[in-house]
This record gives sequence, structure tokens and C-alpha cells, in this order.
Amino acid sequence: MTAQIIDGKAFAAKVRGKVAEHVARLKSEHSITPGLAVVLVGEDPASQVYVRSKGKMTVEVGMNSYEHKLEADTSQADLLALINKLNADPAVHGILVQLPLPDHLDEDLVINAIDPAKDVDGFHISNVGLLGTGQKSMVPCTPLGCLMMLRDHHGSLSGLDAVVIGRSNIVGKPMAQLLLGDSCTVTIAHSRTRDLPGVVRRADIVVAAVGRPEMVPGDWIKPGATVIDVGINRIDAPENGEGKTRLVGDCHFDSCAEVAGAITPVPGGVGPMTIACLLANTVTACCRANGVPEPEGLTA
Ligand SMILES: NC(=O)C1=CN([C@@H]2O[C@H](COP(=O)(O)OP(=O)(O)OC[C@H]3O[C@@H](n4cnc5c(N)ncnc54)[C@H](OP(=O)(O)O)[C@@H]3O)[C@@H](O)[C@H]2O)C=CC1
Ligand SMILES: Nc1nc(=O)c2c([nH]1)NC[C@@H]1CN(c3ccc(C(=O)N[C@@H](CCC(=O)O)C(=O)O)cc3)C=[N+]21
Repeated sequence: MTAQIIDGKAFAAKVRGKVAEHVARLKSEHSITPGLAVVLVGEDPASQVYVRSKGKMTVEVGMNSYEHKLEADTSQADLLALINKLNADPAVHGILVQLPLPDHLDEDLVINAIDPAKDVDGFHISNVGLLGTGQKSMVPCTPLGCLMMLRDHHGSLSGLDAVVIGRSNIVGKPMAQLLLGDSCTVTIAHSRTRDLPGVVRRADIVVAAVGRPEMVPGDWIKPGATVIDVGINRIDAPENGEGKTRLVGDCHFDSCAEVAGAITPVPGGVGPMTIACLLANTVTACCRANGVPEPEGLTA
């Protein structure tokens, strides 16, 4: 079998198109322009590239983008003061603090200082609790993007066996909650899981969010299963020339694609969907803040 490739890049363009329509409607019918504030502390080059591309896409869909770049040695008090200012700013509907933060800053404290209604990452404890109890919340972008692609591919996910590899607060755990919400039978695997290959082989849906390049080989995949590869790993690629690198996922693409029914590529899979869902969450937050009916199909 050769898997269908789930084109996250094309799917993300469609999501951004829907977001742009709603932004236009908010402007013309309500004179409101959604605004997204992104806060970057320090000068990690990968984060800078990523923040720039978020800013560009934010503007492309017609929203306002506010970028706040702070020195790596910014104090916790100064960062919290900025967050309070953004919380109080009616032009800002979404706030994202780029993670990881430098070691001297308390990530939990900073995230929980964001107004939960503006927490477009869905990382605030209130949103985590709302998601876990099946209530309306802001849903983390990466798992939301994965869910959208899975629903599009399968229709209903009800009763399917899903294995999520990874239990981080930003990907693994919220992914598991969303799959449970769609009535999958969910297993969360991690570094202490016994017989990971055996666990993965039972799955109709495999979501890999580990951060280990090409860790999942094709012979762990049940024939016909759907593989969602969240991992983004930069590895050396001497075959492309000296000093060159390339991006790979947590799954070994070629061998998995021989067995799976469908698979997301890296790059061009989950990554672009994450950014599209960030924009979708910002429009959703803006609609909720203004009592405007929120777009359908852009949230869980
Ligand atoms: N596409 C996108 O938009 C995004 C991609 N990513 C990518 O997704 C990947 C995961 O990110 P994130 O969740 O933040 O990573 P974390 O490092 O926070 O979590 C990794 C998880 O993988 C588990 N793990 C590590 N080694 C193994 C192993 N050998 N077998 C089984 N499980 C293992 C860990 O288990 P334990 O808890 O036991 O240590 C942990 O739960 C990374 O490649 C990251 O770059 C992340 C965010 C967004
Ligand atoms: N508060 C916070 N929220 C996040 O959502 C968040 C974060 N911090 N910190 C970093 C991780 C990582 N992340 C990515 C999103 C998109 C791509 C993406 O679009 N990747 C392209 C490739 C980009 C390239 O070529 O480098 C792709 O997969 O096709 C990558 C990585 C969001 N994160």
C-alpha cells in the first residue's frame, strides 16, 4: 500500500482563506479588525523565523499584527507588565508568548498571566480545564490542526483506536483530549511506555509528537492506519552539500508511507496547520470578545 499524502500546506491555505472571509466580515459589518500580539523573549534564530512568518500571515488575512521583541535578560516583572498591558488593550484579541522562554522566567506563571479569553495558544490552566471537561475553550493550535486534518480524512473518528506518542502540555495531552472528545479510544505513550512498537501497531490513528528524528518506522504501523507526524527536527544533510540541513518528522516517512493509509509530510504537514489555527483562534477570540457569532468549522 502507498499512503495518501495529507497536504497540510494546502489545507492550511484553505483555513486561512476562511479566516480572511471572517476578518472581512468583522471589518465591514462591525468595524472591528482582529489583532494578534506575539511576544518573543531573546534571539533564538529559529523562533525569530517562525515569529516573522506568523506576523506575515496575520497581515495577509487582514488582521493587525503586534510584535514585541524583548531582550533575552528581560525580567519576569517587565514581561508580566507587558502581558497586563496587552490584556487591557481592546485592539488585541489574541496573545501568544513564544516558548520556550529563557530559563530565568517562570513559564507557567507567565502563561497563566494571559487573559484566558485572549490565550490563542490554549495553554492557560483555565483553557486546559475547559478542554478537559468538554466545555468551550481556546484549543491549542497544533492539536487543533491535527484534529481538522483527521476529521477531514475520516469523517467520523468515533470508536477508532488512537495512539498519541508524547505527553507534553502543548501537544500530546491536548491532542489526547481532542481525540477523546471525538470518541476515539485513546492511548498516550511516552518515554516509559513498555513495548511502544506493540502499542503503536494497534492504532488506527498514530500521532507522533516526540522530537526524535524518524523514530517511528513503517513496521510499527498497522496497514491502512493514518499517521500524523507532528515532529519538526532539523538534521544534517551532507547529501545536499557540506553544512546543509533538512527537516524531518518523528516518523520515518518512506517506510511509514508504504504501510499507512494516509500520512502527513514534514515539512508541509502539521506545521502550516499550526499557524492557520493560530489565526483561526484569533478570529474566534475576537468574535467572542465582541458578542459576534463565531465562524463554524474553525474550532473544535
Ligand atoms: N508542527 C508544529 O507546529 C509543532 C511541532 N512540534 C514538534 O513536535 C515534537 C514534540 O514537541 P513537544 O511536545 O513540545 O516535545 P516535548 O519534548 O515537550 O515532549 C516530548 C514527549 O515525547 C516523549 N518521548 C521522548 N522520547 C521518547 C521515546 N523514545 N519513546 C516514546 N516517547 C518519547 C517524552 O516522554 P516523557 O514525558 O516520558 O519524557 C515527552 O512526553 C518536537 O519535534 C517539536 O519540534 C512542537 C510544537 C508545534
Ligand atoms: N507559544 C508557542 N506556540 C507555538 O505554537 C509554538 C511555540 N510557542 N514555540 C515553537 C513551536 C513550534 N511551532 C511551529 C509551528 C509551525 C511550524 C511550521 O510552519 N513549519 C513548516 C516548516 C518551516 C521551516 O521550513 O522551518 C512546516 O512544517 O512545513 C513549525 C513550528 C509552533 N510552536
